Amino acid sequence: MTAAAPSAVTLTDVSRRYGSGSAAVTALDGASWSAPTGAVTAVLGPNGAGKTTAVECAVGLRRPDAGSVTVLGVDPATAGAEHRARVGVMLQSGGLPNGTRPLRLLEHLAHLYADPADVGETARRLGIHDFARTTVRRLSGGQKQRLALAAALLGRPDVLFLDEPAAGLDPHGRLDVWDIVEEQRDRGVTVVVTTHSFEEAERLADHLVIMSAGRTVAAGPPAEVTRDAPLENVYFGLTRKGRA
Ligand SMILES: Nc1ncnc2c1ncn2[C@@H]1O[C@H](COP(=O)(O)OP(=O)(O)OP(=O)(O)O)[C@@H](O)[C@H]1O
Repeated sequence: MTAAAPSAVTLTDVSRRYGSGSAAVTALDGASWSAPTGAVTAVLGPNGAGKTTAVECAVGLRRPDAGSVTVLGVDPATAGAEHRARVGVMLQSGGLPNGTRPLRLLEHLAHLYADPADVGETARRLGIHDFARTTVRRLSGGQKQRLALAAALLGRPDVLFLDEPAAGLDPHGRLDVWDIVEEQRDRGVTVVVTTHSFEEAERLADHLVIMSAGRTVAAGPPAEVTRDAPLENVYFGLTRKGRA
């Protein structure tokens, strides 16, 4: 048996609610999972399971109400700029400034890092030159996603969080994303990908996490989680009863 790889990302008993009183929503309800260093971890779970909230806690955008999160050995909520430069993030909400053009934005972002990835090459890998003259406001959903992924890669991160990076992309775009995830992993980057795609999880994941209703219902190497059953079946078996 090989020793388990150390974890670059660890969530321990993390709880997080939104709102208060009768309107409160429990997004994370004691979730625990980790992402092994230099591997791809796929986080699956139904809509509202808490995947995005977990990622937002891991990148320091939200603080847990209870429990702890560690990324590269530190608490992301209080970590400084040096830590943040080591973490790349692509969120579903994008957060791209509307008035700018793709290459100008990437060049601006690249200046924020001491040793950025090459802007032209990153843009080429993601087909961004095809829409380089269009302002962000006018980009299609898939084009915005490609740009957001490029932005996440620019700092040559050690840990990369990708929240549904291939959702809504055309088949070429999906393949580009998968190739990039595999390239990053081959470079030793720890990649955490949230997804609704069994195909994506099966293709990419060295480690699987299944969440349901704010909790972790399965985690481990794919073979351990599925025990040779189709991932789909395992997923439905674990998450169906968690649904309203
Ligand atoms: N900013 C917010 N304010 C209030 N409730 C929120 C907020 N963000 C998320 N929630 C709620 O928290 C729960 C978990 O949401 P989250 O986005 O983390 O789930 P998810 O697993 O990423 O879902 P999806 O697959 O739909 O992206 C949901 O019930 C959601 O409605």
